[in-house]
Amino acid sequence: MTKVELGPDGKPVVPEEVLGAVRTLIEWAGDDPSREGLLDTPKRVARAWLEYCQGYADDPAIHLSRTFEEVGGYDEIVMLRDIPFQSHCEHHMAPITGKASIAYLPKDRVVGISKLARVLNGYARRLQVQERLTAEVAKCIWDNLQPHGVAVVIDAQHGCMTGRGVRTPGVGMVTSRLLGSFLDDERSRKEVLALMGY
Ligand SMILES: Nc1nc2c(ncn2[C@@H]2O[C@H](COP(=O)(O)OP(=O)(O)OP(=O)(O)O)[C@@H](O)[C@H]2O)c(=O)[nH]1
Ligand SMILES: [Zn+2]
Repeated sequence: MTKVELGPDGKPVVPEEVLGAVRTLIEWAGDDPSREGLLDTPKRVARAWLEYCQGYADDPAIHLSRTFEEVGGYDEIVMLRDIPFQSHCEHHMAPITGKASIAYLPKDRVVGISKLARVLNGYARRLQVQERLTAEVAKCIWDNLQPHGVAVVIDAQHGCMTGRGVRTPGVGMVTSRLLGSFLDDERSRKEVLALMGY
C-alpha cells in the first residue's frame, strides 16, 4: 500500500493524479467536475476509498496474537454470529454488504472475541470476491489459533447485482468454509451450522 501522508488538518493528503482520475471519471459519467457541488468530491472520494481499503494496511493475523488459556476448561464452540461488514467487489468496486458468522472449536486457548470481527474487517476492507474473503478469514484463524475446527459463513448482497447489471435486489450470496472437525465430523458440522442459524 502507498504510504499515506497526513495534512495539517490530520486528513490524508490526496496526490494530484488521484484527484485527476476522479475528475476524469465524473466527466466521463456525464457530469461537470468543475461545478460547485463537485469541486471537493474527488478529494472526498479518494479519502473514502482509503477507508474502504484500510485492510491493505492491516495484518489480520496480528489480532490473533494475544490468546487466553484460563477459560475454565471450556472446549465447546465459540462463535460470533451475524457480524455486519462491508467490502467491495474487485470486479466493479461496488459495495458488498452482509453478515458473517465465524466459529471455532478451541484447543487449549481462546482469543478475545472482538478479534474475530477484526480479522473479518482486515480482509473485508479490500477489493474482494466473497469466496476469497470467506477462505482468508477461515485460514487466518486456522493458522494462528490452531483450533480443532473453524467455520465461516458469509451471506452478502452485491451492489453490482442490485444497482446495476442483472438488478436483482435482495438476493443473497452465501459462501462457507469449514475446516478441521467442522469439515470432517458430521455432528460438529450440523451443530455449528445450526448455531449459526442455517
Ligand atoms: N463469484 C463471484 N462473483 C462476483 C463477486 N462479486 C461480483 N461478482 C461477479 O463478477 C462477475 C463479473 O462478470 P463480467 O461478465 O466480467 O462483468 P459484467 O459484464 O459487469 O457482468 P454483469 O454483472 O453480469 O453485468 C459478475 O457475474 C458479478 O456478479 C464475488 O464475490 N464472487
Ligand atoms: Zn461486482
